[in-house]
Amino acid sequence: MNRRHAKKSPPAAEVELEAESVGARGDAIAQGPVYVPGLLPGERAIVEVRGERGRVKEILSESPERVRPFCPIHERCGGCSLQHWAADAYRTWKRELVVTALRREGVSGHVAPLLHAHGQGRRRATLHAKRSGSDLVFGYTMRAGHAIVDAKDCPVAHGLIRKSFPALRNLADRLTPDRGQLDIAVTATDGGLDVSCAWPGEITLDHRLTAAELAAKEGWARISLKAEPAAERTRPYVQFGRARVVPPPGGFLQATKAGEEALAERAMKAVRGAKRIADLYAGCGAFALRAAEFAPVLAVEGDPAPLAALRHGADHTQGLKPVETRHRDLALEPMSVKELEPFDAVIMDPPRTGAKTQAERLADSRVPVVVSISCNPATFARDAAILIEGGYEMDTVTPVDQFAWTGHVETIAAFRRR
Ligand SMILES: C[S@@+](CC[C@H](N)C(=O)[O-])C[C@H]1O[C@@H](n2cnc3c(N)ncnc32)[C@H](O)[C@@H]1O
Repeated sequence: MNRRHAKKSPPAAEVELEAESVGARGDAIAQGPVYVPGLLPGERAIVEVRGERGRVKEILSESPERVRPFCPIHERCGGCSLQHWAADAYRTWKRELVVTALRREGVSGHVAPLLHAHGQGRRRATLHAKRSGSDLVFGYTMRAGHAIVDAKDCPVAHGLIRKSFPALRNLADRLTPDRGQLDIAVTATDGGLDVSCAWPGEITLDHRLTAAELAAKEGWARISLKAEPAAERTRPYVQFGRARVVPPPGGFLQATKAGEEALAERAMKAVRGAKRIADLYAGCGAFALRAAEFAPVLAVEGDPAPLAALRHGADHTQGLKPVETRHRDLALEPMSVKELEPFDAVIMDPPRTGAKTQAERLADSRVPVVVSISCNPATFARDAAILIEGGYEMDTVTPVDQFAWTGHVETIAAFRRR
């Protein structure tokens, strides 16, 4: 690292402090503010403080809401941040994230209780591996840092992923280069495990043979190296209603199947009866293909790979209404008021940054129903305020917990023209 540009970390001080609340990322907040992972509201602790970050040295008074985390690496792993909090208190806090975000934008409305949607566990995980001398470190990224925490299991993951941990470590051991990191994205699809590996450097014949050999031995559906399938034993499909879709290697899916079904059920209920539906930020079609069971759908998506998967799914499912797919960057070029005219329902499920410009076009449109789905309460609330300002009324907002024991929450609500 260039010394002149090396950032000096602020000096550490050991202080006694009391946690007042838990912030949106799951860290406790004490006066300062100081963000302290692992503390709960009301707890006093000796904390090593550097700038705004704190590290618990000793808890002096424990909250009655403190419970024993069920994962042995919970304190270090960046995956879950709140396994140490009793379920009821955790659920109240998580719902409150959505309530607070709406309040900040001046949006009032009914927020339903948090919907538990962990189901069979998280179906997507990204594991990392690095060499440290002759040892291999294999696991998840550490909380507040880039280092890897060695993991032997992940109790919040889908059973297919958990069962494959030893084999994935073996794969990592055989593919991880001497320098640089290997990333393995695993997805528990309805057709079996889909494994996708990426690392800096060339793919050799040896890499391909290793990948194919392990996939065959373990019965994985597919294994890809740098997004190119190296072996496909069975189709790693996901079922969206009647349609079967094979997502691209490492492609986006809602975190749990139960979460996707909860969102889809609410979205379909809101748009049922529509004569033409647009699904914006459609991914590989979790909502578009379900909606196409009763109405023609336009699916718009900025990434060509999931859009091709959606297209293939639509083309190979009998009895669907027509599905049009459109590749488009909706941040640069949102659907205009004129383009929105033929639709009487729009579903939008943007990334964390939200859909500000698209919401502005919808606010000027005459589309009767908009379903907004988001993984970020702040941008959900901002976009909700835009729609309401444009004359929509917001139905019940449902927070859906598919990232249990983390600070992430999915939110869905329908908006109807007054
Ligand atoms: C939260 S995912 C939702 C995908 C899908 N609705 C689902 O439930 O599986 C957001 C999707 O928006 C797409 N996306 C992100 N930025 C975009 C943009 N500027 N224009 C169009 N699509 C975008 C991503 O590729 C991703 O597929």
